Amino acid sequence: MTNDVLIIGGGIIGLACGVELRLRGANVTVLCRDFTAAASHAAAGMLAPDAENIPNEAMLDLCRRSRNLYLDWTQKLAELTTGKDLNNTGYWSCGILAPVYQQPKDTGDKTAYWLDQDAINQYQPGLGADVVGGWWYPEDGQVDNRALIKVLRTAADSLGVVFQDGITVAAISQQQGKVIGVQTNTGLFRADHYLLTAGAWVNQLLPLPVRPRKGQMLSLRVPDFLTELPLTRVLFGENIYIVPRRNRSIIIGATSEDVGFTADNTPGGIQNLLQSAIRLYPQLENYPIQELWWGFRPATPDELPILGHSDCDNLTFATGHHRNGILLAPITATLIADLICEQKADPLLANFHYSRFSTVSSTTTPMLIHATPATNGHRNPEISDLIVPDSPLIIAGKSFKSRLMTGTGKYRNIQEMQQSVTASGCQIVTVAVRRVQTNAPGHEGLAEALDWSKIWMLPNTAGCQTAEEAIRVARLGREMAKLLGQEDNNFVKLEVIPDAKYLLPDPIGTLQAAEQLVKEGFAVLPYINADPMLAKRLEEVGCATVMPLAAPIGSGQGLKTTANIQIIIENANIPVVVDAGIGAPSEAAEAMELGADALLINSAIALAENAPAMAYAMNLATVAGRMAYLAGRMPMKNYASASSPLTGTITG
Ligand SMILES: Cc1cc2nc3c(=O)[nH]c(=O)nc-3n(C[C@H](O)[C@H](O)[C@H](O)COP(=O)(O)OP(=O)(O)OC[C@H]3O[C@@H](n4cnc5c(N)ncnc54)[C@H](O)[C@@H]3O)c2cc1C
Ligand SMILES: CC(=O)[C@@H](O)[C@H](O)COP(=O)(O)O
Repeated sequence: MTNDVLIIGGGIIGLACGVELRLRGANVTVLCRDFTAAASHAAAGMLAPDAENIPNEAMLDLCRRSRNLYLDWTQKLAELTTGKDLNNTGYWSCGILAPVYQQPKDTGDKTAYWLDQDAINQYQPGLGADVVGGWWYPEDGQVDNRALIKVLRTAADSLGVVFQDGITVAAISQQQGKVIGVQTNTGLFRADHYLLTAGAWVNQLLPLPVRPRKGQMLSLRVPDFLTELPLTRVLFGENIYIVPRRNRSIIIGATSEDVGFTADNTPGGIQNLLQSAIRLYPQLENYPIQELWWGFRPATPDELPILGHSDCDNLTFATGHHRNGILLAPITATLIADLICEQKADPLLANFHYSRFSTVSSTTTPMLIHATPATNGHRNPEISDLIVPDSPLIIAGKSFKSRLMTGTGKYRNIQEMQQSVTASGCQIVTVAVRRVQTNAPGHEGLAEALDWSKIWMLPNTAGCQTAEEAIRVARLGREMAKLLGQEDNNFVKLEVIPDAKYLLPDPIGTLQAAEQLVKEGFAVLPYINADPMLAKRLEEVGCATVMPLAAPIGSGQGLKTTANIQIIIENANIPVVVDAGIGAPSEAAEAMELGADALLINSAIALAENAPAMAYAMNLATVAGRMAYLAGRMPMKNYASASSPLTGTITG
């Protein structure tokens, strides 16, 4: 069976999409590192678009559409699992009551009903004495998310979705704007299409701005002596919610903590929850505690999910659902299946495209337009017609228009460096982590000298002689990029260089360090000698690019490794960036004409008499070389062949 669609991540979003895609005829495999670690098990299961007071209109629309699908969706899942004794998802359109401690100014909300103190106490007896009234959201509800995810998994199994737990996707390999496979701890998986649903961990695979937001939770049990359920509606307070299940559990949540993937419940977290819950509904004080747990919400900076196309034709995103992933599961599955199976993009999806976060990348502009072609003073209006359309340079899922990368070292002063970076048109600048951290001469204030909201930082491990050192410095580099505002930057230019005379990289140390860094979620761009075998091995371990040298660093000797670079390009499924040794624009163009995907040039620019002018020349040369490559060079011949026609000539 071929994998039509491979889903990375088996939480509620991966499973819901898997089931829907299978129902539409696709063969689906779900790879999941740890089913039990999914936020989907940790949630409270509220379906609360109204009570959550969502300010963003598109998000509110998405959430309400999903809530409206819930009844039919859970019934459909129940039918798919009939006879399996698991078909109860605990869906309950119970409404949500939001008690408040202070009288609001305006009680005219159209989606909610205002209840004064008497009325709210009739709706729900036993509320705290200082509750002055509250809102009633009749259309909101809840689902037992743990039951739901079991039902979903059973439905997936019965439909023939292949669910593989314990498989970690380490890297997503790409070639020319397409995903060509995913590297896992058990080998390579391939499919026609890939769907990324890795929740709070997605940033370990691609530089998407999704961070874990920890939530601590606990549950109580309704004491046996109470024959009737004391609570039959969700109570939604300030920083607290109480979700009564029909099975006599009462879920209390949740903290919202920006502490990375720090595990465990804490006394402080649980104390806050209990205090607020008891204030809202005092008799909980005496209920037995059932369970404590925590989970990691996948949070984006604007708290909206990332849904839809990526820069790769065959990779779709469905992640970043933050506090509403349970609610949004059915609509996400529907819209993503429409997109993948029918190429139908619901207009709402435009609001959730990942490019809203992108400062550097663009998905629409062809790459070649970034430098203005020289026109000898004449503006030729047709020139744009001649530009061969090109796809952007994509590295580890991030898209760049410029194919020239530069460095920051060796400049006479910071101003020259700044002007050169601008003139080069580059969008990626590599920075030596060690030199910046130690404020080495010429590197003082360097980190602050560039606008990192426009330039993507490529921290490099220059100065590291061993794999261990390089791994350590790479981790520092990731922190450095974060400190400078690039939260989602997991790129590292890996340099392991034990020899100071030729600055030639150590192939074994580079491979070892690359393997480890890929496992740690880095997008690794290794600097290597132009060795085709090594390039292949690095690709196999999941590197994002390979960066073969043209000649030794800083030598300006030009392309000395042409034959090997040609082989590397021919065999690579990841971008090939020719790095080091380029001395003149003609050599930059030559490397691009060979089919290199990009170049890294530092010394030739920094040491030119007029560095910014040389940077501009390199910019044009990179574009010219790329355009020539796309245009297709004429074949070489052994003998002359006259340019003017041979027929019709006058014979003497
Ligand atoms: C405390 C808490 C309370 C919440 N309450 C609610 C609520 O009341 N209502 C609501 O709608 N939402 C709620 N949420 C939010 C909701 O739980 C999440 O938005 C939702 O579960 C996200 O689902 P997901 O499938 O994207 O991610 P997850 O459920 O986290 O699943 C991701 C899966 O991907 C796997 N994975 C990650 N990386 C890899 C990799 N490299 N290779 C293979 N597999 C990988 C993980 O092991 C995991 O199993 C709550 C969340 C928390 C933490
Ligand atoms: C800055 C950087 O990473 C350099 O080490 C890179 O290899 C470029 O080499 P050149 O300085 O020869 O262009």
